[in-house]
Amino acid sequence: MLLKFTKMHGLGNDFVVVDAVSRKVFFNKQQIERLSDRNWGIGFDQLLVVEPPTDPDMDFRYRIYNSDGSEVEHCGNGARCFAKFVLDRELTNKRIINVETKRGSIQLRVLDAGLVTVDMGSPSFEPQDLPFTADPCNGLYSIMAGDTEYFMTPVSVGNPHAVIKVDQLLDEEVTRVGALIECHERFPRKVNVGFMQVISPDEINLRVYERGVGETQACGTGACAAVVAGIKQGWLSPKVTAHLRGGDLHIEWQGEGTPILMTGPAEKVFEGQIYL
Ligand SMILES: N[C@H](CCC[C@H](N)C(=O)O)C(=O)O
Repeated sequence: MLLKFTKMHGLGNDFVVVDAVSRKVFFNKQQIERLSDRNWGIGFDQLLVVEPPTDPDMDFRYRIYNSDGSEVEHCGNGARCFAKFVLDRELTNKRIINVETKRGSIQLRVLDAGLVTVDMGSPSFEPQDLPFTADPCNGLYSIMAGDTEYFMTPVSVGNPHAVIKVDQLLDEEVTRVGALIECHERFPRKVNVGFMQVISPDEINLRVYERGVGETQACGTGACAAVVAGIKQGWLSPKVTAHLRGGDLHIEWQGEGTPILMTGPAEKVFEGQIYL
């Protein structure tokens, strides 16, 4: 089967996007792993499959697969690329797009200058929503990574995140500790691990070791998780600029029960086709 795709990225977090509205397409785990391989396939962090909605009130459904083939609930950078994709392909002419995802519905607002604001839904700090098992100590959770104890804030943004506040962002720590916590026994469905350096109440540096991928150039849900964790812990203000390796995201959260708003770019790199 000849598969047509579009290669895109949000701040260097890269995607292969497939139109399954015009023609149904299904992928098995082995196909996704092969396509994601940067030597043997196309190469991507996530595969995004755009489908017709199952809910008549929605415009589309889109499914998200990590490079290891696991299907996940939410992808912030992917949502912005999804919006650009459906407009570029004239699958819609709406600038406010309602989308079904595995975590529920999200709303995308396409702005000028190639920016998209995503209503990411409300976060949850309840461990059972990640899921995560542990006893808190004053709102932080201790976890051992190797022989070192880390204190983190577990946050669900529809997908699970563990946010660790650090004084410095060190390559070795992100890689080693990220891998250890991603697969820690206390996270039965694994977890995305964010390393957050607070510069000021409205500015952070952030690196994310993503579940099912490894460290990426940027993570939209990770930026949302880090900001809401920082606000909950009293370190951050309601509007924050998150500096990721690939660029900046603007995150806003007004507190419990309100949605997180994320604004950032989406770019198309090339179109291609490949035999599955
Ligand atoms: N690795 C994530 C999914 C992609 C998230 C990230 N690419 C984003 O922009 O939010 C997970 O397993 O939950």
